[in-house]
Amino acid sequence: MFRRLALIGTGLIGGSLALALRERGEVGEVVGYSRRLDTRLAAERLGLIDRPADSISEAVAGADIVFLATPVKAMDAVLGELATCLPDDALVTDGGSVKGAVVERARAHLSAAQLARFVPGHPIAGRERSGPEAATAELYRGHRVILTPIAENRAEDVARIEAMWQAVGARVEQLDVAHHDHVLAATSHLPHAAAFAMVSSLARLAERYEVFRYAAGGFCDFTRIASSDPVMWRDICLDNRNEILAMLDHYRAELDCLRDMLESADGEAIESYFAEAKAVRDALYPAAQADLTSRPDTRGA
Ligand SMILES: NC(=O)C1=CN([C@@H]2O[C@H](COP(=O)(O)OP(=O)(O)OC[C@H]3O[C@@H](n4cnc5c(N)ncnc54)[C@H](O)[C@@H]3O)[C@@H](O)[C@H]2O)C=CC1
Ligand SMILES: O=C(O)C(=O)Cc1ccc(O)cc1
Repeated sequence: MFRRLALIGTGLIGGSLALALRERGEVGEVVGYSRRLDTRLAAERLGLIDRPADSISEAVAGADIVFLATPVKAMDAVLGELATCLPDDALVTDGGSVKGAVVERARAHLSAAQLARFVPGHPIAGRERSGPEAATAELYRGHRVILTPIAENRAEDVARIEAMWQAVGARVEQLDVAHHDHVLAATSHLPHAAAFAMVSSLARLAERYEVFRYAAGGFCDFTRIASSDPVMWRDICLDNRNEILAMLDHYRAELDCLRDMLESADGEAIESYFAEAKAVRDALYPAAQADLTSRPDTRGA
């Protein structure tokens, strides 16, 4: 499918794509660049890449596909550098969790011809661990990948990126850039923000050791994602700030509503509030995920 993949960011998301494409024989060679030398060397040692490069220009030389898998704010400098060295025939895509800000960065740095060959994307697959050691060839199997093509893209380039993700077992869909950021603020960014806040609130309790000692499964389910990478999530929060602020306000209103019911010890209201939430989750979540047949109801995204 591709002659040479240039991976910019050789951590969980980039490393997993490289591993999966290599395992399936979909790419001839993978060259990886990450900011830190030890990450590049770890990626080589773990078999994610064939060889490390010492710069972005070295990584992309001779590449026909470039995958950007750094935290979203780092893509500013990466795209700036890429504009000076991208081969004419190379396609570029990314795995960033926010799309509006990444597209803005691409528009700011790339020439018109380069921009046309940049197809933004976002795999809805990942975990709370990061770095090359966390990469697996199966990460994307049975998961959705959202592409957010821009007006400048050619249909055949979008189709090639779609085929790349399908080759690693993903189900590809398309959303408008702004709509992606609106929906993902609800489904991914709010839960992560809430998990970080929940753990922070418990960590400030005097009895915090006991809280963690006697934690039940529900605590783990709700807070696993608070172990996610702080730099990555700082960038996501800042890049999708307005959408996340709106979702936080919406969520806070529900917490206030629950608090009022509890304060007035209104058992009937609490029960019907919980029953409504349970009914919605029981019905909607499995139905909305039914096309992803390999996915059980509960596990990491
Ligand atoms: N972790 C997750 O579950 C998911 C993450 N994403 C997105 O994928 C992207 C990568 O995330 P992960 O792979 O989890 O992170 P990671 O921390 O595992 O890997 C990021 C890599 O980027 C490198 N890097 C950082 N700044 C750089 C720079 N200026 N130039 C070159 N390399 C640089 C780091 O050295 C590291 O190797 C992020 O944009 C994130 O929002 C998308 C879906 C899921
Ligand atoms: O660890 C989890 O459960 C996740 O939700 C991973 C994740 C993190 C960021 C994304 O943009 C998409 C998926």
